[in-house]
Amino acid sequence: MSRKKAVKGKGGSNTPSSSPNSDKEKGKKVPAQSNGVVHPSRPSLSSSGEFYDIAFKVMLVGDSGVGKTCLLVRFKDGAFLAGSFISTVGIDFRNKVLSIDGVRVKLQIWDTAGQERFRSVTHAYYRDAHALLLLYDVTNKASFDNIKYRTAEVQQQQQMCILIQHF
Ligand SMILES: Nc1nc2c(ncn2[C@@H]2O[C@H](COP(=O)(O)OP(=O)(O)OP(=O)(O)O)[C@@H](O)[C@H]2O)c(=O)[nH]1
Repeated sequence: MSRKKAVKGKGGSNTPSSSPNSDKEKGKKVPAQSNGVVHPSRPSLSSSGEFYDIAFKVMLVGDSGVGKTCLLVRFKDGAFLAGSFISTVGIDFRNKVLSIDGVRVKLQIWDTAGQERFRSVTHAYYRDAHALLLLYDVTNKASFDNIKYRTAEVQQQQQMCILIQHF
């Protein structure tokens, strides 16, 4: 399986303003609350053809090589990307619709490049995210130490942060 990664996200715009709220721009009646959570009056249709009731933008954040892409692919497709490590360039995203207590929840999960040289690019996407998943590798102390710097960045945004230990 090819693990080619690209600056542009799959199947959608990759501008920082791209978010679940982008459906509003397509003329749909999708009222949004002040916190950016979308509550459509009727189900919306995701780019993958699945209907959803509510949408959230989630960011995967952490050092290069901590396993962000592998975690996302595992969650989305149930597969593990074994083999040679190809570092993410820029940013990419995948959508997944889950049914939780009868509500169809669309997660738009953004996979950010962990390399320092992409930090200014990826940081621009944090702004309208609902949650940030901060990953570190338990075998790499520096990746844990660096979390606090990344946390300092996101604390300014007042978003939900979840720390994930990757083995
Ligand atoms: N042992 C082990 N290796 C893993 C795990 N998850 C990922 N890896 C390996 O770690 C390497 C990096 O994984 P990626 O998911 O590409 O890392 P990343 O955080 O997306 O890295 P960047 O794209 O550079 O930000 C790959 O060689 C994976 O095979 C895990 O849970 N356990």
